[in-house]
Parts: sequence; C-alpha cells; structure tokens
Amino acid sequence: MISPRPRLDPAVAATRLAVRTLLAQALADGVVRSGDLVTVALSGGPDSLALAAATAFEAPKQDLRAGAVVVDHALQAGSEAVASRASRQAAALGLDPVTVRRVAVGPDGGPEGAAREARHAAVTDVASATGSPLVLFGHTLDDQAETVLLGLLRGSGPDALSGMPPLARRTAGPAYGRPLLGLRRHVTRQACAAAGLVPWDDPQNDDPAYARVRVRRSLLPTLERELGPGVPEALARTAEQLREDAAALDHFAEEMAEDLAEHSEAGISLSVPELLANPPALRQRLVRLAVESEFGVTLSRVQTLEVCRLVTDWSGQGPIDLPGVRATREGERVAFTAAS
Ligand SMILES: Nc1ncnc2c1ncn2[C@@H]1O[C@H](COP(=O)(O)OP(=O)(O)OP(=O)(O)O)[C@@H](O)[C@H]1O
Repeated sequence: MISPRPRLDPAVAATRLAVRTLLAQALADGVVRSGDLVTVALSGGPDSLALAAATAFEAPKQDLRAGAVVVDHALQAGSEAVASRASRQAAALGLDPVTVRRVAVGPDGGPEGAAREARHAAVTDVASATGSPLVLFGHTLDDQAETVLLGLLRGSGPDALSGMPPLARRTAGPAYGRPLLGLRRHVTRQACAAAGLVPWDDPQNDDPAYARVRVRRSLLPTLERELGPGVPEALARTAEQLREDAAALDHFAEEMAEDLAEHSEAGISLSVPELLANPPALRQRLVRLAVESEFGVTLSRVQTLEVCRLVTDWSGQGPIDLPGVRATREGERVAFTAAS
C-alpha cells in the first residue's frame, strides 16, 4: 500500500513559492543565467534562515546554484560562534560555497548604519569574488512596513517611502533580491520550525534603544489594535505605489537631462527656462541628477530647494555652496562647478 505524501507545511510552501517567483523573474530579466550562483545573505535569524532553506530547494530546480555569505560584525560577545553556527546550518542545507566574512565596523552613521554599510560591502565583495550576480536578503513585509512608517515619521521623500524593491540591479556589483517582501515575519519563523531549523534571535532586535525596534514592538501593534488588522500590508502597498511613481519620474528626468544639460570643462549647467517649464518634482530631480552624475554628490531636499530658488526666485543672489559643489546663476543657466 502506498502511504499518502505528507502535506507540505504552508509556511514552507509560501517561502518556496516566493523564492521560486523571484528567481524566475531574475532569469527572465537577465539578472542571472542558467548555471549562475545565487548568494543568500544569512544572519542566522529566522528570515534569512527560512530564505536559505527555500533557496537551497528552489535554485537547482531553475538550474541555478545556491551559496551563502555570513557576516560577523564582531560587535557582540560570541558573534564568531553565531556566524559559524549559521554557516554550518547553510552547509547542512546544501548551500555551497558558504563564506564567513568578519568585518570591522566603522564609527559612521551610528552602530546600526555602520554595521549595515560594512555588511553590504562584505556581501558585495564575497559575491563578486565568487562570480555571483545576485544576492538574496531575508527582508519581510514587516521590515518593509517598518521602513515606510519610520520614513513617514521622519518626513522622508518618495525615495525612502518607496521602501525596498524586490529586485534591484545596482550600478556596480551584484543585483539585490528580496523574495520574502510579500510574507509576514511569523511565516518565516513557522517555516523554520516546520523544517526543524533553530534560528538565532539577535538581542539587538529587542533593544528599545533602536527606533525600528520601538516601531516593531509598540507602534505597529498599537496601530493594528486601534485601526484593525492589515496596517503593515497597507504600508507595503503604499511603498509599492510610490516606487512605481518615483521610477516613472526618475525615468522622465533622465531622458530630459540629456537635452537640458550642457557639459563644459568647468562642470555642468541647466537651462533656466526649461527648468521653469517643468513641475517641481521634475525640476528638483533634474537638479539632483545633474549634481549626482557630474560630481557624485547626493543633494538633500533642503539643498535641492535652495538651488531651485536660483531658478524660481531669482533676484541676483550669489552662488550657493554645497558640499563639494558650487551652484551659480549665469544668465539663463544654472551652472554647477567643483567647489574651490
Ligand atoms: N550578519 C549578517 N550576515 C549576512 N547577512 C545578514 C546579516 N545580518 C543581516 N543580514 C541580511 O540582511 C537581512 C535584513 O537584516 P536584518 O538585520 O533586518 O535581519 P535580522 O533580523 O538580523 O535577521 P533575519 O532577517 O535573517 O531574521 C537579513 O534577512 C539577511 O538577509
């Protein structure tokens, strides 16, 4: 007698489907090709551990290889043991190669920001060294909702409120994929439990010194209690809509910049009448784009608006000194030159 096939745990099925969908998308977009290595960024936490298990299962089905990178930030006692445990779990899942990279975290941007920067540099480095064109991260819908809510509360613009894209090519290094953005965090925990995987619980994820932890532990649950369920999903939908709109505006600005901008030995300049003829959202993007493409400097909103006043509120005012760049009104153009 043939015994019935055991039913696949719904959380395991959901994580596998999410990874399958993203890998198919990456193949269709030419981000990866048959035989390529996909690298999971593994912290050992429930999200990336569930991601590692699902990727180990799904990648070979799409003729891809799966490896992992574990970053040891060396910020907490015992971090080495945490990293080596995660790497053993990855190897046991069949991921190959598995690399542990220890990093030195710099002082910039607070411990959270500095750790993230060092982590991304290490992950990119390992992926490049192993020829992997795609790195997968375990961010979930809850992470997306927290990012959007924090952005709203800080008065951020559409770029920050767009949250994290599921698949992003980058100007240099591997593309970043986030297959689990449509799943709630409890699903990854359940997927680990069903697969017999014991995740590591990062004590920093419970430290109320971090604004993100307060949003996770207190603000979002309060909003759901007061307003009803579905708040994280609603925030994630907002991010998706903003991402579409912001991508369209970026696209138009890039196309227009080619006609509007004039390059000279001293730098780059933009036509005032053309800037005036465009709505503020495009005008500001054109200014930011010109400065970023020419000098590699990203202007804040305040700085961008200050430059835009040379266009909209011109009364003979002097040049504006920005970090590394000077903006000057010259007749019917705004010129950007390197700061002396
Ligand atoms: N030390 C690390 N090494 C490699 N990748 C990491 C590390 N820390 C985080 N990541 C990656 O970045 C993603 C988001 O990081 P975040 O700090 O939000 O996750 P976490 O809570 O530490 O762990 P997880 O998301 O795996 O449960 C992780 O899902 C993982 O893919």
